Amino acid sequence: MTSRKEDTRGKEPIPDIVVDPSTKKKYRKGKFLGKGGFARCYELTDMETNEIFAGKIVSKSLLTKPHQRDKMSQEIDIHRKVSHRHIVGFHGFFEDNDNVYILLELCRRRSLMELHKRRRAITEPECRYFVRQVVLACDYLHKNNIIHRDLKLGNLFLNDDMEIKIGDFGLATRVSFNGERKRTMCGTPNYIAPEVLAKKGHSFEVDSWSLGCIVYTLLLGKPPFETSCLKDTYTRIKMNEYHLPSTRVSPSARCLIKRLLQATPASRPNMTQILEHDFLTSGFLPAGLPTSCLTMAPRFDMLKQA
Ligand SMILES: CC[C@@H]1C(=O)N(C)c2cnc(-c3ccc[nH]3)nc2N1C1CCCC1
Repeated sequence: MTSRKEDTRGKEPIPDIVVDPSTKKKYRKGKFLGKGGFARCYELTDMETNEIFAGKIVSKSLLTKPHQRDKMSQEIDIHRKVSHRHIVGFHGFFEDNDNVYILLELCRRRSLMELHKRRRAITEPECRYFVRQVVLACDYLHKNNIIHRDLKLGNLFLNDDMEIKIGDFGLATRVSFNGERKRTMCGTPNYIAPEVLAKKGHSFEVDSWSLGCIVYTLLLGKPPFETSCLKDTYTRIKMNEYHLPSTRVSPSARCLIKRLLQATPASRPNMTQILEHDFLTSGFLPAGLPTSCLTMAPRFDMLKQA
């Protein structure tokens, strides 16, 4: 495991022991986990219970403008109120003079991004296994009137049991009334939907679009609209230009990708419909995956078959 070096230039160093002023709980700062947006992320160990969390730590000196503070509070407000097996656990938040601290579920196998970088295209049973868990969590979010809006491999975390945990509610939003179309989004999602680029108002369907990009990337080994420059990528998204080879991808996977990447939002299946789609219902669904999948394709005849 490459040890990550933290870049502390221009920011107050984070103390080795942080205290939650309201609960007086003490947390020992551990391994640097990496950077996520404004945040410097570390393991934080509760010194009473020895439970280890993934600490998202944001220096207040970076939260100068009101809308940056509002974004941070909205992320916290949404994430703290959700609870689902396949959503990252939210274990609290507090602030001191220098930083805001968010305590999140530690996902020791990092995310599908690291798996993708190591494996490139994965097998259909593995894709079925991961995608089903993402859809179950997304169905829960949508039923609670929350749109995630930034579903991407790097936000699909993995715990030691190779279970998916959706994280990073930094772009998430609440739908206040039925039929509400969101007009704005502060920040750029990775798998951005055409209606967001066209500023035509968007809603839950953007998560179906992102899921289509995720299924495509997992099975084909690269994103559907990727080019060497962002402008060209956006043009291809607006033109709905992507290549879907007839080999290498099963008919049910092709069908699901084509339906999720429909230009018209209303033509995309919602999360409940995706759960009933052929790709997820017919085809071998592993009961679990070994951690060896992080580095090499599994041989399913060796795994206990459901
Ligand atoms: C804390 C931020 C983010 C995150 O949201 N979670 C849930 C997470 C969990 N475990 C981990 C983790 C455990 C072991 C390595 N990383 N990382 C998480 N991250 C990473 C940290 C750096 C970029 C995103």
